[in-house]
Amino acid sequence: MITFDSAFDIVLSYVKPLTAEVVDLYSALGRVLAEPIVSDMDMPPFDKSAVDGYACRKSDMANLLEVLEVIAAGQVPTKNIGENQCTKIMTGAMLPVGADCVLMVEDTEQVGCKHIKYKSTSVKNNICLLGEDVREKDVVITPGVVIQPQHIAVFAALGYAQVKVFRKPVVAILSTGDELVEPSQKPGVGQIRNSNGHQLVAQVIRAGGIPNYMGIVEDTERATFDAIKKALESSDILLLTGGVSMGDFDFVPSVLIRCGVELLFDSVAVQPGKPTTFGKTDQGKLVFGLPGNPVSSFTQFELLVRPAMHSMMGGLAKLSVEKRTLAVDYHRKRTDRLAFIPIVLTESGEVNLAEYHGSAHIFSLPNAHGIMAVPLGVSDLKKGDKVDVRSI
Ligand SMILES: Nc1nc2c(c(=O)[nH]1)N[C@H]1C(S)=C(S)[C@@H](COP(=O)(O)OP(=O)(O)OC[C@H]3O[C@@H](n4cnc5c(N)ncnc54)[C@H](O)[C@@H]3O)O[C@H]1N2
Ligand code: MOO
Repeated sequence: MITFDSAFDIVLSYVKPLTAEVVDLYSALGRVLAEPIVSDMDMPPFDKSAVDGYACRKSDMANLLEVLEVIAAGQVPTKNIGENQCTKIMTGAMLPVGADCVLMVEDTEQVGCKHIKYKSTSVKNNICLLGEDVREKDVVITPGVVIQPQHIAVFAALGYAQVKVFRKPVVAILSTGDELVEPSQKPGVGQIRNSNGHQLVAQVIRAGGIPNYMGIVEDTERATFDAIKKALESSDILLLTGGVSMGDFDFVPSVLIRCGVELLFDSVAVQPGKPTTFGKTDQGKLVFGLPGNPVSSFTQFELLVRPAMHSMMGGLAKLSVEKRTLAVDYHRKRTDRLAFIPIVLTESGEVNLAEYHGSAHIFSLPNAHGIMAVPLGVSDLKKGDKVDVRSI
């Protein structure tokens, strides 16, 4: 049995970055940028007014000013500003030559039909200077960021109608177990519905991958062998659930070896998820044998598979962990595994334990806000202690 940290490092060490592809702006949302975004122009591209008002010379502010013309955003001024002159200007319009400030319209009064007077004494430029935000050829966004709407705005502003992003990993999903039937079926005696397979499909989508759900595999070596071979043909990652523990029909690890998968670990000091199995093929495809219990499968996907997917797509592998305050005492008997416990947050953001009966308790997670880590060797945590919480 290896520590969770070693398992994490092993998985990450076998991740190979995926190739990049060019997509349009909306399809780029949530993907990881694979090219530097370089500015093709100075921004702003000209000195522009930050307010609606009158552009003039600061030295003339206290004087009666003659209004030369009106400039809307998008128009080019035709008249230069001289002594005691001004131009009415709209927010975002190009500043006329000679002006070095803009008086806000509400701080001025009209004098006759051709002149204005500044009523205030405040001295502010109210000008956005050419290139003050970005210079031509500046690298504005570097590869590796997860693209959000605010990045799309920058792409659009700099003339990128398409951007290069990392390809999404194709993730094949196989559920093993003779006891399983699909959600549309009523389970017979001794059977249950396949929840893991569909949970994993949703987790893969949420993590930015393309799921390839390949159904339920019966618990025979032949069927498992054939299904693994087929699933490996068309995927970057293969996920299996069930069949990784000590039972007579738990032959996923041995069949993986027969399929040419090099197993790198098959037992991790983590709870839930002890029998989590990981290997790789000659072509660098990653294979995870996740435990059959639904909370184990969910948790190990979040802790190991999701970081691997993010890393493949050029993103950050480590998921964010928050330090939060425990609202209750916590005790456990065995301390030989790093434990992840479903938690609910109080209104003040403190950590309470969710109702949780163990890794088969599928109904615990939908009501939980996150999972709290209890380190290896630790049996007791006290109310007020700081704990690591991951959102789920
Ligand atoms: N003698 C031992 N027994 C077990 C050990 C052990 O160390 N020694 N480890 C336990 C732990 S921890 C876990 S976790 C489970 C994992 O076992 P498997 O991965 O082999 O999973 P199965 O035995 O196939 O199934 C376990 C459980 O989960 C249900 N299951 C399976 N697949 C699905 C699915 N797709 N959807 C919903 N539920 C599923 C299955 O019916 C079983 O109830 O092993 C312990 N045993
Ligand atoms: O490690 Mo198992 O996932 O506790 O039930």
